[in-house]
Amino acid sequence: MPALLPDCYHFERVMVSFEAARLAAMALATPLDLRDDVPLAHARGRILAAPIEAPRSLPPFDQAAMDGYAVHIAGKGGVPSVLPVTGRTIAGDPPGVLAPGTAHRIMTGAALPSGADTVVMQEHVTRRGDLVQLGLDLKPGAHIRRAGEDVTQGSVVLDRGRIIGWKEIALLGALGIDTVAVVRPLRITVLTTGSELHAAGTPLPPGAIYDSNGPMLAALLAGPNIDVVSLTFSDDPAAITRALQEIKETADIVITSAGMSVGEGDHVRDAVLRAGGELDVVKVAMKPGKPLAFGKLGNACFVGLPGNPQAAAFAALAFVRPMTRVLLGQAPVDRMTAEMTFTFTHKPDRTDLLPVRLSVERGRLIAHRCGPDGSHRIMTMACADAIVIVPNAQTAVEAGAVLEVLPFDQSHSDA
Ligand SMILES: Nc1nc2c(c(=O)[nH]1)N[C@H]1C(S)=C(S)[C@@H](COP(=O)(O)OP(=O)(O)OC[C@H]3O[C@@H](n4cnc5c(N)ncnc54)[C@H](O)[C@@H]3O)O[C@H]1N2
Ligand code: MOO
Repeated sequence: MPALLPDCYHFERVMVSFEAARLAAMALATPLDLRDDVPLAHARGRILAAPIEAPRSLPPFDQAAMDGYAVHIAGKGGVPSVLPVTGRTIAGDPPGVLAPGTAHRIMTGAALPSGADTVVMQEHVTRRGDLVQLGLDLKPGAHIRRAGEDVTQGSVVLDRGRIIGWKEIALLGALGIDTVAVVRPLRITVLTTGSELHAAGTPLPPGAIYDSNGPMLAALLAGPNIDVVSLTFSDDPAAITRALQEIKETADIVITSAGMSVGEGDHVRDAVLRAGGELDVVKVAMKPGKPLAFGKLGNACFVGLPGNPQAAAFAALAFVRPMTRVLLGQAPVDRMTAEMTFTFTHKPDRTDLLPVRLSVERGRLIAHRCGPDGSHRIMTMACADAIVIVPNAQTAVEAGAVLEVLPFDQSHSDA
């Protein structure tokens, strides 16, 4: 989609479909490919910037899986049932040697002595002084963890793009890796605009409101791989333009909230153009969130969100979250669907995003409508945990219809 030029700019006429806007948002984002080296202790939640090849095998050596006695029984048609105990290895000792015709005391995790091929559990023997009497049903090769049976040296154990969680930390720790190359955190600057906005904790003059979009967007987007800086400006075009000029030098994504509509205090799209940016999308056929813009501001991606809280949040979920995944080099999240429990009709040629509560019933994901309607309503949003996307082609939704849902939290896949 070519960038719109300022001199052919008709904000009120240029409207794209929700799906076209989704594609345009993704096309704006290209993977950052910048990395940091972090100690393993600080790697939780970060994204691997390069695949990990095992520097050693796991287990690193043949070892006992049980406390007992190491013996050699292969090819002998059985061993004498009573053997002298001639050696002892506990976990951490260097590997010993099994003297022929003897048993070697061994503990779980200890290196198998050379010459041994079986570990007999101590519960299955009778110990008398320096002699041990073995039971009858000996299983050759039993109770040995073989070197490399879990991980082979040189194999790729974790792919690039993997989020490092507790199990990845276990694997890296076992391999002795203390520093990992991870993707550099994404830098998002959220600029809330509006002369009515005041910060929580400060006195509120008549006609003013507290800024909830700033804290909301920071909380919605920030994570182990995303740093968010929040700023607030009144509806002052020159100040917003100057701020955008500065922010574009340091941010990977610049997000504005409000000032996107046609009111006299709505200056954000003009400010983006004056700050040297270009806009690919200026209006989307969706509700809420119609006054929405995307484009480039220097090297940064620009997203102009509408001011109404539901419109800002839902557009951030639908467009900004997927963009952050592309920038961080992560695969897109598979689209999820749920079964509707309500009926709904809307205007043709418009996509609706509805707040819903999800539940799992008899193994199926079910979406329950949350209300009352109104993109200014924060309480309705607070009662929901997902949005359902009612596509423009579907003017009437019947109960039982299966539609795409975007959960507010994606803990299994979040960057
Ligand atoms: N004549 C028209 N008026 C409006 C249209 C339209 O097409 N024609 N669109 C409506 C829709 S839809 C939306 S959404 C809003 C979007 O407006 P803006 O992006 O210009 O935002 P504002 O007008 O500045 O604010 C809208 C609303 O949101 C509140 N707000 C703004 N910032 C915050 C914040 N940080 N925290 C909490 N609440 C915020 C603001 O006070 C307003 O109530 O325009 C409609 N109007
Ligand atoms: O985005 Mo506005 O809030 O569609 O209603």
